[in-house]
Amino acid sequence: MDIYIASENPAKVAAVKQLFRPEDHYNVIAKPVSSGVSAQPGSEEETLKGAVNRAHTLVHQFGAPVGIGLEGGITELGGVMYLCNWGALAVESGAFFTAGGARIPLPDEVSVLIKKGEELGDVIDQYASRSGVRYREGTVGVLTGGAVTRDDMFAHVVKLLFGQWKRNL
Ligand SMILES: O=P(O)(O)OP(=O)(O)OP(=O)(O)OC[C@H]1O[C@@H](n2cnc3c(O)ncnc32)[C@H](O)[C@@H]1O
Ligand SMILES: [Mg+2]
Repeated sequence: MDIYIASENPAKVAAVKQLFRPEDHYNVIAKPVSSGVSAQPGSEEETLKGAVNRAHTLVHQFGAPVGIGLEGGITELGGVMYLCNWGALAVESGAFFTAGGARIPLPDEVSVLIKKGEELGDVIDQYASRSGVRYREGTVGVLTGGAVTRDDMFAHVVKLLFGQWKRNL
């Protein structure tokens, strides 16, 4: 069965491949599609919407039997800016599931720059003195010293989606 993931970001593709394995007859296909929300989603709601839009586009525009959308964003809780993450899984039958991922507070020096309009992906590279953090360990990897990486975090979201889908088959 073909499982589409709505991104070529290696961290997202790896998260899906962790669960959907060839030995279980799953074939993972990376197909980047638009999230339909801002490049830097600014709330839980907008981040969720990006994940849902991506999953729906795969199924309804690209004929995917199963489409998975994963989206990272930022949100404010109690005056603190957090990284947040959402996922959605859509099936051609019309069934559709969502699940949230980890949230972790952003350091003040990061959130100050985001409030000025910069993208987290760029700011976290400067903060960590690295390049391409979003394709590798992610912000969550930087802020946990590698204890939880972006693909691990999204793999948990994919598990939450997979479990709901299987239970409803
Ligand atoms: O190619 P796509 O799938 O779009 O992958 P992306 O890395 O751009 O990831 P998202 O669109 O899901 O994330 C939206 C923005 O939020 C930022 N972002 C979210 N999570 C991040 C993380 O863990 N590390 C670095 N940047 C992150 C980054 O600036 C993204 O442009
Ligand atoms: Mg993006």
